[in-house]
Amino acid sequence: MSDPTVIELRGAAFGHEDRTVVSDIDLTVRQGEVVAVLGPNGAGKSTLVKGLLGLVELQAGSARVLGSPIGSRPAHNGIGYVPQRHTLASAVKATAAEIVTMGRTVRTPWWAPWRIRSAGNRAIVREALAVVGLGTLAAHDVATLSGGQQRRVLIARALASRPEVFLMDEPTAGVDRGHQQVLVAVMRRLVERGATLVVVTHELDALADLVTRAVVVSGGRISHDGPPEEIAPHAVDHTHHVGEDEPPPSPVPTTFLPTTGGPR
Ligand SMILES: Nc1ncnc2c1ncn2[C@@H]1O[C@H](COP(=O)(O)OP(=O)(O)OP(=O)(O)O)[C@@H](O)[C@H]1O
Repeated sequence: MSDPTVIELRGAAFGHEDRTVVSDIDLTVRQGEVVAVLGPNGAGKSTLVKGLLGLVELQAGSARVLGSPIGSRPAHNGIGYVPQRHTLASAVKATAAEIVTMGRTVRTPWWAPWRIRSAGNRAIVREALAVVGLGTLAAHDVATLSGGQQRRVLIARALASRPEVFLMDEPTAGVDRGHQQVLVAVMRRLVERGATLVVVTHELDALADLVTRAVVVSGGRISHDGPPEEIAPHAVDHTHHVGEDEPPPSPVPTTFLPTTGGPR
């Protein structure tokens, strides 16, 4: 790649209808970086990632991915997206292999849709499922898989599209420690092959060896941007328990507390 800039946001604001969620975002991500996006619940991390996909409105500034405006076909086709929630996987009647095959849509000419089931694509789908440890579950209905398995199906779908950039929204959430290590190994291999990773996470520890840069989103702005070890411990702590636009939780009423020996 001659220009190593993969993502370029200048004064960008993203939001929904008349509500701006994140603003004044200046962010340049270069090829091969592994950027962790941290911040409390509701800070705007997912909105920022969806903004990069063109799924959320760009309300101010400029935003380019792989040299093209966000939402354009070259920008969109170069991104492998792992969404935060797996509603699609649980709502759709499809096998794991069928979901992963959807990742090949962007590599299939519109005038030859039948090619999505070519022998080459079937091999890519098999490989992607094997890489995330789901080779034996390819023919299983996704609705019958566990939450962590469905998450890995969505990661396999992103792998199958062979993108230059991965946007992963909490890829390790709900995934057991052993499979988290498998995913981290997969992510490391992707970076070695030249991919760029932007990963929203509340579990920086799981990705600590991989992350080259940490961006903290707080109050709808980027409040920190630098090497992960430079992120002040209080800033990372903050990401774990302080809600952004919610009141603090109320004390648990005593009626919710277990009684010792009495009626329940
Ligand atoms: N489709 C939508 N329409 C309107 N507001 C939305 C929509 N999606 C998210 N929001 C709001 O945008 C704000 C930021 O949400 P977002 O999901 O980006 O936060 P987050 O940092 O990813 O949180 P979490 O850590 O809980 O996943 C929240 O107040 C949320 O209610």
